[in-house]
Amino acid sequence: ISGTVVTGSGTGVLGDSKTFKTFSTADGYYMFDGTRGNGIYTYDGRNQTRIPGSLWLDADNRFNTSYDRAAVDAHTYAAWTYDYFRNVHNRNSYDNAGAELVSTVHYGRSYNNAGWTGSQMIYGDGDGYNFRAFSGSLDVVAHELTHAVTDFSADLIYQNESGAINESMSDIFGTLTEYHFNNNPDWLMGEDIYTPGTPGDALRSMADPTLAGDPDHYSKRYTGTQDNGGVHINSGIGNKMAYLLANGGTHYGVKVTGIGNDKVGKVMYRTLTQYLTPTSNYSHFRASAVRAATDLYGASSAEVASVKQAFSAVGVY
Ligand SMILES: O=C(NO)[C@]12CC[C@H](CC1)C2
Ligand SMILES: [Ca+2]
Ligand SMILES: [Ca+2]
Ligand SMILES: [Zn+2]
Repeated sequence: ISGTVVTGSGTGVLGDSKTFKTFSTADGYYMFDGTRGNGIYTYDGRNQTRIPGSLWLDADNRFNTSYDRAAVDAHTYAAWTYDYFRNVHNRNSYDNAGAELVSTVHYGRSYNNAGWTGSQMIYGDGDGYNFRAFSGSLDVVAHELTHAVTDFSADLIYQNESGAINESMSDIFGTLTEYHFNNNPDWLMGEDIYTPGTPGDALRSMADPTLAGDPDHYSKRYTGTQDNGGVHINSGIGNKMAYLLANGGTHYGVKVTGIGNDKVGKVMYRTLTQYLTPTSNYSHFRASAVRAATDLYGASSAEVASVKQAFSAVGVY
């Protein structure tokens, strides 16, 4: 259909105001952003599980009803995450060829999860107690889109150690995106949508994975079969490593000199897109990160030394 790119405005899940690109047509205003890659499309799942559902259409380009909120954030945060990978890592969408970013909100009924289906993002509304609408958290949106980046690069198999690294990469870039936009940034995951009645808690902490019962050292890794072999559990090892690499600290007696968020982003992005493979384990993750840091900063650089320290601090060699 023919139309023009315009700017819409609305209210997000947390009640905050934001603007985003929409498409003005004879039918009304669609949540289609034609300014990024091959487009960003946000759909209404209408509390069913048929995807993608119907492209979000609004009569007046103002998105301020409670039902609109999940769509406002899915659409806006998809654009912000697109901008993060484009402007910071020179990657044009998850396939580096401008792939359309498709999101469905109001997926299912009180669905307490979000995900990357292999071709689009889906966001549940949450049950209102354990979670609220999942697109309301920038780190979650960037977490999901990073799964797509991973699938189109290292393609880490989603089980056991490769799956834990897959998950950790999503938490790492979810957090780095949150810092990039200075969106109440922290090293917590999902704090904006987790237990709306309880302030200050989160789904996971990268600074201290043990708060969620996850390991912060390789010697404490989960070796069972739950959670695809602990992909959301052993991600704590990579998360703690990244936290230490960015911020520094002493962990189990090992001192790490921090290199800052931006350099962690560069090292992790190069590790993910140039060196990791589908079957990489944590030991190969260390070797890959050392190679990436060596490429970027030189073999005798402080950055390479810090990468080695960070992996040693979580018991990975
Ligand atoms: O880790 C995840 N998926 O692999 C989460 C769990 C809560 C947020 C939505 C989906 C992140
Ligand atoms: Ca409206
Ligand atoms: Ca966060
Ligand atoms: Zn994930």
